[in-house]
Amino acid sequence: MQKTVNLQLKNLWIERGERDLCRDLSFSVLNGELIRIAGENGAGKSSLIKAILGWVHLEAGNLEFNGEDVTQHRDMLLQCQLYLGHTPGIKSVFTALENLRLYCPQASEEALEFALDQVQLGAFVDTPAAQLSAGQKRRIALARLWLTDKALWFLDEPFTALDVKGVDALEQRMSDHLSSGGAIVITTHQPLLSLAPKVIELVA
Ligand SMILES: Nc1ncnc2c1ncn2[C@@H]1O[C@H](COP(=O)(O)OP(=O)(O)OP(=O)(O)O)[C@@H](O)[C@H]1O
Repeated sequence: MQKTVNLQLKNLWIERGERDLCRDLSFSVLNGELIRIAGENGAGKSSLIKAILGWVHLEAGNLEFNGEDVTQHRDMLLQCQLYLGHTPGIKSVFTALENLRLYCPQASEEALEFALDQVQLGAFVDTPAAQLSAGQKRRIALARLWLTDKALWFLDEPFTALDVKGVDALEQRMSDHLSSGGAIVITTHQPLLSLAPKVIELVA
């Protein structure tokens, strides 16, 4: 598994719906760094992450990951990253454990249960997701963060619908990941001051 993270973004221009979301945006993401993408609703935070990952068109700019042009070698970036999107992507008919197994098929039963325990879902392992709250479904998605060995995380509004305990658990997991040399790009309205983020502010 590739552990080096050196993502260089230079002069990015993203346009959506005939509106510039950013022009000449440049920043880097290195091992141990937390990048918080901030801005009002509609400013383009989710679009920026999707453009980095190749799911939204980039009008102009350069993207390099570990010295390789991402537009030519996107596989290397995709293999090293974990993306958690806006919606938890949970299937209602499956239990919490079955949902997590879908995303982490290699993980042992014990590891899956440990991860669900970390997000306070230990008592809901066998509960169908249809019977869980929005915050609990979000926690199933977040449990992947306790199972992954990917170095670079892209987290789009991961705190949505979480209570205080959920926020604390996620912040601790993020802190551990950064301490062990991982890197995180996150969109959130939480300031995350204790994690000392580099802030990229998009203007709506
Ligand atoms: N699938 C799409 N097709 C066209 N335009 C889109 C699409 N999704 C979003 N947009 C537009 O792109 C702009 C940025 O949206 P985006 O979701 O990136 O913003 P955001 O900052 O993440 O917002 P929020 O804080 O509400 O999640 C908005 O003007 C939005 O209308």
